[in-house]
Formats: sequence, C-alpha cells, structure tokens
Amino acid sequence: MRGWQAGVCSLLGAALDVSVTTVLYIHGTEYQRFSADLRRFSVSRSFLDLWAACVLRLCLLSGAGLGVCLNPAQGPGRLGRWAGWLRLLFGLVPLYATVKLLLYSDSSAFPHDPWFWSLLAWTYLSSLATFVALKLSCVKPASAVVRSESSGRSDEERSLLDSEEQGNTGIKVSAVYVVWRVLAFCKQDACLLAAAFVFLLIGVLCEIFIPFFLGRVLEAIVAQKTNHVLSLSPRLPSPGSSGLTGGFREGAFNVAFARLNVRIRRLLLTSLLQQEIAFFDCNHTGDMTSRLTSDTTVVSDVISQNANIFLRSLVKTLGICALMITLSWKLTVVTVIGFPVIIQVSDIYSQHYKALAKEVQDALAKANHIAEEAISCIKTVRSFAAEGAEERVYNEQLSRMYALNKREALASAYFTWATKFLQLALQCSIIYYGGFLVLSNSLTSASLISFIIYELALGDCLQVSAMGMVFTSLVQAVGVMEKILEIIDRKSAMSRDGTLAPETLKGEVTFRNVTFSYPSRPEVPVLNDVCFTLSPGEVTALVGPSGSGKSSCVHLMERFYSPHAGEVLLDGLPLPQYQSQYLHSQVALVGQEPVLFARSIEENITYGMEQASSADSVTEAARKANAHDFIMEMKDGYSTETGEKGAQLSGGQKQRVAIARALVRSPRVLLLDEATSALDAESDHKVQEALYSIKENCTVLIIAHRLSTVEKADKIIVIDKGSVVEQGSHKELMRKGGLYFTLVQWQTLGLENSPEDKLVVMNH
Ligand SMILES: Nc1ncnc2c1ncn2[C@@H]1O[C@H](COP(=O)(O)OP(=O)(O)OP(=O)(O)O)[C@@H](O)[C@H]1O
Repeated sequence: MRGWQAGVCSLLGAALDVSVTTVLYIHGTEYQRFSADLRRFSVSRSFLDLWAACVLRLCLLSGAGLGVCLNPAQGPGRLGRWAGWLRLLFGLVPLYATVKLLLYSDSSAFPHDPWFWSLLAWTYLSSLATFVALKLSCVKPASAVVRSESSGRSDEERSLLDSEEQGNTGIKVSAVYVVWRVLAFCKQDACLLAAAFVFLLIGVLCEIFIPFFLGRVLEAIVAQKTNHVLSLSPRLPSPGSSGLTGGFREGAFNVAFARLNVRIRRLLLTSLLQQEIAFFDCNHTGDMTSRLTSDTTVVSDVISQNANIFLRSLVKTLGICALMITLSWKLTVVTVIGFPVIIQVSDIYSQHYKALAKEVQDALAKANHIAEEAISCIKTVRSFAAEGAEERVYNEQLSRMYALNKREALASAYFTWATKFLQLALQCSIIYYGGFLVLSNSLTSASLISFIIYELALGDCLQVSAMGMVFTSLVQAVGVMEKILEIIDRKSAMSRDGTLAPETLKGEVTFRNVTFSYPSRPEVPVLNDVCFTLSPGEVTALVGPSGSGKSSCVHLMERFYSPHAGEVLLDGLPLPQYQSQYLHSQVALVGQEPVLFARSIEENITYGMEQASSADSVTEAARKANAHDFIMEMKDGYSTETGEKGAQLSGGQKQRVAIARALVRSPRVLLLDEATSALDAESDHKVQEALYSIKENCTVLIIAHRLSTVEKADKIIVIDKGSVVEQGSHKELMRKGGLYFTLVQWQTLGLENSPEDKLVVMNH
C-alpha cells in the first residue's frame, strides 16, 4: 500500500475508533455520563479515562496520517523513525485497560456488564489496529523510477547498479527471513534437534514444579508448623532428572550447531566461487574473507551458545505462565502487564543494536582488509616507506570500530537499566496486590509464595540474566547472518548453464562486433565494435598501446565478463552455450601476472585438472615452457614448495611454471597475455619456439609489448583505443606504415610504446 493510502486509512480508522468508543462509553445514548464522570471520577468505576485515551490515539494517528498524506515522499520515513516510540505509547493504552479490568473486577456489576466488556474488547482491538496502521504508514512509497536506462545493459551492469542501491552484494533480507533460513539450514538435523527439544521439555517440566511444591512446604512449616508436606517430595519430578536431561540436551544442540556451522561455511564459499568476476572487482577480498572467517564464527558461536538457552527459557516461560494462571489469574494479569512494555523496549533496542552490529562488522572487515593488503604487499609498503601511513589508516578504522563498540556498550547499558527497572516495578506491584488478595481471602499464602517464586523465575528467564543477554546476542547474530545470506543467496549475474561439450573442437575464435565496458565503470568504453578471427593452426598476435583493450579481449574469451553488444564465438557458437568446465579446459590462459598457489610445483602445474596427469606429461609441459631445467636444479625438484602466491620463485620462473600449467592441459585455444615478459632473451626464444611448434593442434594468441616476439606470427591484429585498426602479417603491416610500423620503429629506438609516445611519433 502506498504511504498516502495508508495515511487516509489511518484517519478513517481513527474516526471510527473514537465513534465506537464514545457509543460504548455512554452506553448508547447516556450523554450525561461525561458530566457525571467529570464531577465524580472514580478510577475503579468510571471509564472516562479509556475514552480520553482513545481521543489521544485519535490525535496521534490523525497527526501521523496527515503527515504521510501531505508529504508522501518523506512522511513514511520520518514516521518510521518514531514508530518504535509511538508503538510504546499506544501499547500503554491496553495495559491501562488491563489495570482497569483488575480494579473493576471487585465490583459486583463486573461479570454482567456487557458495555464494559465491549469497551475493553474494543480498546484491545483498536490498539491492535493502530499498530497495524502505524506499520502500513511507515511503508516507503513504491519507487516510480522505471529502470529504463538499465534495460539496455548487460546482466552484470544491471546487477552492479542494484548492488549500489542495495549494498555491495545486491540482496537485502529481513530478520524474519534470516531466522527462517537458519531453520531451513537446520532441516537436515531435524531428528537431532527434536531429540534435544524433548530433553529440554523434560528438564523444564522437572524444574517448573519445584516452586509450586516449595510454596506448599513453606506454608506448612511457617503457618501450620508441620512438615508432613515433605512426604510428597518423592512423587514430584526431581531436580536430578533435570540435570541428567540437561547434559543430553546440551550435547545434541552442540552437535547440531557444529553441523550448521560447517554447512554455512561450505555454502558461503560455494556461492563466492560461483560469482562473476565483476563481483570481485566491486567487493574487497578482505570483506569476503571476513564473512568466511570471523562472521561465520560469530554466527555459529552465538547460535550454539544461545539458541539452547533461549529455547530453554522460552519453554520455561510458557510453563511458568500456565502455572501462574492456575495459581491466580489476577496476579498473572499484573505480571503480564509489563510484557508489552518489555517487548517494545526490546524491539527499539534490537533495531538499534542490529544496525550497530552491522556497522561494527563493516568496520572490522575494512580494518582487516587494510591489514591484509599491507601484509600481502609488504615489499611495496617497505619500498615506499609507507609503514606509518598504513598504520595510520588501520588505526583510523580501529578507532571507528571502537567508537561503534562504545555506542553498543551504551545501548546495552540502557537496555539493562530499563529492563531492571521494569522488573523491580513489577515485583513491587505483585507483592502489594498479592498481599491485598491474601488479606481479602482471595488467595492462599502458599499460592502467593509459589507465585512470587514463579515470578522471580520468570524474571530470570526474561531479563538480562537469561533471555535479555541471549536476545542481544541473537540479534547480533541475525545482523551478521544477514550479511552472510546476502552472499549465499546472491545469484551470479553471468549464467553458467551452458551445456555444449563437443568431443572435437577446432578452436576458431571469432569476435563479432564486440562492444564492451567493465561493469564497475560502465561509462568508460573499452572495446568498440571489434571484429577479428583467431584461426586454428595459426599464431595470432594482438598488439597495441598500453590500455588499448588487449587484455580485455582475453577476458572476454575466458568469459570473465560478457560483451555489452556483439558476440564472442568459439567454432561459430556463442561462448555462453558451452559448459563452463569444458570451456576452461579447452581455452587456457597465461596472464600478465600469473598467480601460483602455496603448493608444490607439480601441484601448481596440474592445478584444477580433474584427471591426474602422468608425471611424463607434466615434465613434457615443463620442458616446453623451459621450466624443467630450473625445477630439476632445485633440491626437491617438482615437489618444491612455491610459497604464498609463488613468492619463493622469481618472476620468470613463475611465468614458466604458469606456461607449463597451461600446456599440460593440451588446450585447443592458448591465450598468452604478456606471458613471457619477465623472461631473459634466451628463455623467451626457447618458449616462443615451443609455442610455435604446438600451433598445429592449437589456436595461439600472443599479446606482447616486445614486438620482436610477434614478428613470426601468422597474423598480427593491431588494436588502438578499443578498435581494431590494422590486421596482417608483419611484412604487410610494415609495408603499410601505419600504427604497427610506428610502434616497431619506436621500439627499435629503444623507447616504450605508450599511447602518448605513439601520438608523438605519428605527428612526426
Ligand atoms: N577490471 C577492470 N575494471 C575497470 N576497468 C578496467 C579493468 N581492467 C581494465 N580496465 C580498463 O580497460 C581499459 C583497457 O585495459 P586492458 O587491460 O584491456 O588494456 P591492455 O591493452 O591490455 O593494456 P596493457 O598493455 O597495459 O596490459 C583500460 O582503460 C583499463 O583502465
């Protein structure tokens, strides 16, 4: 419902409310009740106060409704900020009505007064309706923005635009949904949890009869000076059985939540690994690893520690309430009066705390990211003497987190004060009213003693010692879990449901009118209507000034991104039609900065291969990549550990291992993006020879700044500012005297070929 519609409904509802309340209050037509009650108001007999409360509700609702109608854009938001306090205020009305019920219950007219019962029922009903109206008025108006601009964009861009509006990961989830999902994750352990719950029920049942028995015993000893009631004790459930079941309950819950922890971590990593590359361009690695490491730990710890206590307290609360009602419904009403206030205070607190918990997690993830980046790039940090700067940035994030922690602590303190105060007020009311009931012979002293013990136990269940703390922690866990679910539920913006996996593949790659820009910077065009073909059995070189879009072509061939317009075809069929696993087994890439994993050289070469390849094929690939000799010179040969990201190898060694890793797969398409840039001339020559020798079975694409390495290529494609400007063999292009000629000339002079350099040369 739109904001203004909810506002109008609120106004109409408020008018109806005041009309019905007035009719019920004056018993239809007895207008003189107003003047009579004004002259002789009695809190236990007159109901003018209930009518006045209704008028107050009318004023507040009309104000809120008018505000939303007159300002549909900002009204709901503003009202939303005050909704918690308004609900608290409106919640006091049914509480006050309940007090009136108790006061009026002593009157002889009480049981047979239909007007009173109607007025009471209407007050409860209208209070409930007020809550609903308030909720609807806070609904933000539906966005009228039609996303026409985004309709022409690729999936990734649309997804990233959504991400900007909804947070980095693109999905927002509510607290109810979070709890629902956690329960769904627990479905597989339903039997274990059911067993734990049965133990919990038995334990709680054993516990809650103890105060009942204690009341009888104390009354017998103190008032009747006898202890014969003690003989009843063996027939009552003993605390011993509660301890026994407690152990089983604890164990079963812990096992179930350990399994939940494993499941959440597995799902999270699976979802992360399925995301499109653009997602990682826009989200920090630190944030993602923080979700996997600290956030999942927080969730599993909090849930395993607190869900058990929470459930136990909840069941105990219900059992205690049932016994309290059987002891005295009037005293139970007095006790229950405090509940809505406690719930509302908890609600306001939980909203605030949840938002804070999320901010703390964000600040922590940012701090982690800074530390992680500084440590992993320590050489760069040291070479720029940036240790101080890194420390400063890290400290700033920690200070931010500390400030948030302080706000969390303050909110926690307020919550404790509020709940403690309410508990005290409730206990005083029960003792005062209970004493009155005993003195008027409406209640036995044994029942009062039992009731007071129950009330204390109920306080323990609901307040800080049990449910309060547990509630706080669970709210925190919900905030953290929301972030985890955002990732688990995120569907990759790039479909990976292609099914093609032909037995034979020629390896012809075609760029057909490809236009592309990176999803993280959609306004910057990178490729413009690019057309070219890489033919099987040929070595093709892609050359051009730095930033002209060469690596971007490779990214599209690897399907890291999707083109904005046009298509990339493999053997005449669009890449998305191929099965992802198959595509990457047929198209191998050696990137500009190849990444090795902290494993042995052999494991790095065979990385990701489903079928173990023979030692011979590994050696063969390493020989072609001119890596075999240096590997054999190492003490552990192919078992040598490469260190984190291959840090224990030189740049050239890393490149050669990476080339071997590509060659061992016998790919149909081999993409080499500056793959030999760190090699010395001799190694480069040997690797180039090997690459030219495998071209019979393979389509080879070479991107190289060192133009001497591409002279022998069957075809050279020259790309500039995202467009193909020339194509042909080295000789043809040299004859043509275009950009390629200029670049070669410039390199022959020994200068780098930046776009600026190129322009200067062209002008000459
Ligand atoms: N992940 C990315 N997100 C946004 N923009 C990018 C990304 N990668 C590259 N670009 C931009 O795309 C353009 C083309 O980059 P690309 O890496 O394809 O050029 P290149 O010709 O391979 O350059 P070089 O020879 O220096 O490697 C550049 O302007 C670059 O800033």
